[in-house]
Amino acid sequence: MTLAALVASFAWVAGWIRLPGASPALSAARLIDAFEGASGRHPGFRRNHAKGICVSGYFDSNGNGLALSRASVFERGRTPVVGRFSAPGGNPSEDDAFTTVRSFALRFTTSDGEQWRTGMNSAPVFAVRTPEAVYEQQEAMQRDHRTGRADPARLDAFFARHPETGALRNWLANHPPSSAFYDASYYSINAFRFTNARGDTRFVRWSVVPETPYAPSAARADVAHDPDFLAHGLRTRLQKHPARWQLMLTPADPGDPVDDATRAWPPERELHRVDAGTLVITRAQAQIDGACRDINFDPVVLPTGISPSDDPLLAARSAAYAESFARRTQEQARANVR
Ligand code: HEM
Repeated sequence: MTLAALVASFAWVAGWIRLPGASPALSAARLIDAFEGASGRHPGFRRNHAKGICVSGYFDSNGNGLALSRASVFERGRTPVVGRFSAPGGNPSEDDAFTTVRSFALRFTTSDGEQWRTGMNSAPVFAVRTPEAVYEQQEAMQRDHRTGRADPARLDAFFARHPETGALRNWLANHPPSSAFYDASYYSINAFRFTNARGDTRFVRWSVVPETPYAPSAARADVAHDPDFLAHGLRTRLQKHPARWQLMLTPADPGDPVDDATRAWPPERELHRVDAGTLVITRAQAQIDGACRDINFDPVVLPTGISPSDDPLLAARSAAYAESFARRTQEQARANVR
């Protein structure tokens, strides 16, 4: 991570920077308050993606990624990973049948001490382009104190004000949720700047593509009666075999949007994607005491050779995850001294 990006994200966390166009100043604390308003407060849990399961394994790099980035994780060899599968939303007891998106966070730690942290979703685009719109969306999802539910009319009005949300909604309408955590593809969505050893720079979005063929969740018999079928399915699968994905790096062409997470790149870009190696997940652990619990999968913690793009979501994600991390770890600490 560059020093400038680090300083900018810390400044944003502290609420020192007024976001362009946001009035009054949108701070990480206000954003996280809005997430709490939409999902209720669940002390000790992540304020978004609250329900999840820790995993670990390794990445076997084949060396091809070095064409795009000089990051040591792309040198041929093995790097350990700690990760977490989850679903968006702040309710840690949500029934898996109600979740349409799956998520996968990873932390790669190379032997030279560098880290690459990423949080990916199973849809290739995000609902909105800016942190202000994320805030507005959470406001539209605030629960009514009497009914305990959001008002669908407020959400419809939000969608009408934000036609860019149509890309994600269309994608979801045409791609039923996967039957498992291990048969989904996951996407970085945000673009990042990759620099190789020659100093060549390209913008890249990455994805992980599963070895297990995708099947829709409707194909599973246990979905209807097991609200935790995703975690249970993963544990059962890992008792038999590890789960594998290929890590794909897709470079942008000049003119492709690299600061707008609502816009996909043309499908032809996938013809030039680089297969950087195999991600293997071998073990799952409950999040209450697993290795992922105290990790903040901050997407701007990046190794030398990868840096953030100008996508406005990235600095906001970094700041909001830090605020969520601070709240949940303080609550855990208080619970432990009681
Ligand atoms: C401004 C936009 C966003 C905000 C405010 C936001 C907010 C959050 C928060 C508060 C958390 C919990 C962090 C923690 O306590 O550790 C979280 C987790 C997560 N977010 Fe976001 N998010 C945003 C955009 C995105 C995007 C674009 C993606 C997909 C590329 C994404 C994927 C994830 C994933 C996978 C996790 C779970 C990480 C884990 O397992 O710890 N988020 N998000």
